[in-house]
Amino acid sequence: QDLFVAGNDTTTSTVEWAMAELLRDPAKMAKAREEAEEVLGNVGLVQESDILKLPYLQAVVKETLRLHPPAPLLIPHKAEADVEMCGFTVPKNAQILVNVWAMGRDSSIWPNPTLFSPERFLEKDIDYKGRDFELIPFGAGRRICPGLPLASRMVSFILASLVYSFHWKLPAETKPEDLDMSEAAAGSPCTGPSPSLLSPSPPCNLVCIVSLMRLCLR
Ligand code: HEM
Repeated sequence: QDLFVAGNDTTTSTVEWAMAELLRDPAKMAKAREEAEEVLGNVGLVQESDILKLPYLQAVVKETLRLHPPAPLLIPHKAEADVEMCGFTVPKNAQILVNVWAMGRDSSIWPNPTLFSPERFLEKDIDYKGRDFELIPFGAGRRICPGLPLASRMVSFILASLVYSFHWKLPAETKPEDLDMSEAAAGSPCTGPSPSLLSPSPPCNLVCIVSLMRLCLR
């Protein structure tokens, strides 16, 4: 059950945020679709093996995880010993929360940080696999998310299928700026239909984190 919680909401919220960002920006939606059409042609359905051939789509996934990490504070960690860091001492046994949400919006790392721009990842060779510390939505090191390989495939595959198989646009009466992009709890806990397209949120995901903590404590 905990695996289900750890793997379910994280993945679906990433797909939902990606779709919301693309719907808000028809040019980026078109770019993702054109890439898929160009690379895949008229194959009917996307195959998992196609994912690596879609660099723009991969960039969309990275940009989504930068701006909307499903676990904004990762899972709480504990210092095993006193650690000196940037002039501060983190005492042994201190609980450490890594604010990846803030890191993703730090202007000293990311130019124009609140802008959804997958293009920034076409220019930079940065990945979320735990080696580039500016982008660690799955954590890093020994306790990095064990579901990363599965999640990475699932999110890319679902997103590619949605973009390739359907034409998406907002209803005529809805302007992009009307789309509610605020992060708020979407039902309880981490479930329930969202009134809008969007469901991920720090409060909701904190519930997931608590579930993950239970898993860790076993
Ligand atoms: C976009 C999707 C996902 C994201 C962003 C994500 C993120 C995370 C993060 C940040 C952690 C804590 C890492 C740390 O604190 O160092 C974690 C832990 C974990 N994740 Fe994921 N996850 C995702 C999908 C999945 C999937 C699909 C599964 C399994 C099917 C999964 C299973 C787990 C488990 C079992 C842990 C706890 C590991 C431990 O206690 O050491 N996750 N995940």
